[in-house]
Amino acid sequence: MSDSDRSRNGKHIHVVAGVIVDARDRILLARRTEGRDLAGLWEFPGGKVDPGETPEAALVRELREELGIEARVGTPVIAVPQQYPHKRLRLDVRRIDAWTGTVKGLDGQALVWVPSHKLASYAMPDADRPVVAALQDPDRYLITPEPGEDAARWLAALRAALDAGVRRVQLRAPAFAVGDPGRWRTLVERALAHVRDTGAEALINDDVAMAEAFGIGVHLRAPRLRTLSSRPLPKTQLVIASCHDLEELRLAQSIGCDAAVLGPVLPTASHPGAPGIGWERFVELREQVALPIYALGGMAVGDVALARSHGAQGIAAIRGLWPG
Ligand SMILES: Nc1nc2c([nH]c(=O)n2[C@H]2C[C@H](O)[C@@H](COP(=O)(O)OP(=O)(O)OP(=O)(O)O)O2)c(=O)[nH]1
Repeated sequence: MSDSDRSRNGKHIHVVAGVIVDARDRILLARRTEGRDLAGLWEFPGGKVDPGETPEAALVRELREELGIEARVGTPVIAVPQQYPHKRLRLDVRRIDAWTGTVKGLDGQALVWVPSHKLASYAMPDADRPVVAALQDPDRYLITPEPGEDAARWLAALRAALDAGVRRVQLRAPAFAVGDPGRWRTLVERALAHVRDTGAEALINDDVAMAEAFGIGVHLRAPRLRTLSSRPLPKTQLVIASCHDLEELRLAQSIGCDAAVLGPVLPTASHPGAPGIGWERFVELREQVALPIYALGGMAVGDVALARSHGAQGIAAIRGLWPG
């Protein structure tokens, strides 16, 4: 059976859930009650969309029935396609802009208000891991182009990207790094000053030793990922992996990567001739792991919402996020 055949198994359900935030910026989680699938796990309140119902109407109804509130549904956060052993669902998560009434667990479910940075410490279903990442982590992952001869210009462009709101950067310049490792190290040091200054996060392309030396994250190329059986850095330093198929995604998940980059999704100038896997295939792969995944290949800033609607953490790009 092919991966795509397997991914089509089981009934397909559309679930809507709400991110309800209180005045102290805490998010509401509900505990799934005994006797139901995934019992005991914490979830964002919501439920299945009934036939003929809009997702918004379904969410208003579910929150009224489960919590006793009248909610105003806001913008989409992410829609996560997820394959479970006996079902396949699309978890469509919306922000709740406002509500009236007092939140109560009308089904006998436990409720908890959680500060955003503590969400990851609650046991949740697989589909919720990408949701938590979407709420907390950057939706744009910049990959630097080669600096060429003009390092000052490269640094200025990096700074402009950071000033434009990019908060996660992979410092990548394989030709430059091989050509002059000493100069690359100096350039990385200077780049890191800008990254720290703007409160962003940096990862270095494929060089675990350099990541350790600078105390930053590492972005694993697929060939290196394939040699690993455990996470190469502590939890305090990011580990993201480049993946192209289900085997690599599963490996990235099993060694405890924080996220993966999957692509090319669309044709891209950096890989001329490669057609791209397309969004449908992206979804088929996305739903078989619980990792947050950035979509790579032909992506521009305007594609973040589209990427999120296919369950991506956001976009990863060189050209699409590099100024000028
Ligand atoms: N409401 C909600 N459901 C979630 C989340 N994450 C997640 O995997 N789910 C799954 C669990 C359920 O399979 C489905 C929601 O269906 P439901 O809660 O209305 O249905 P249910 O458990 O009564 O019925 P069943 O799925 O056990 O047949 O979505 C989440 O954050 N919120």
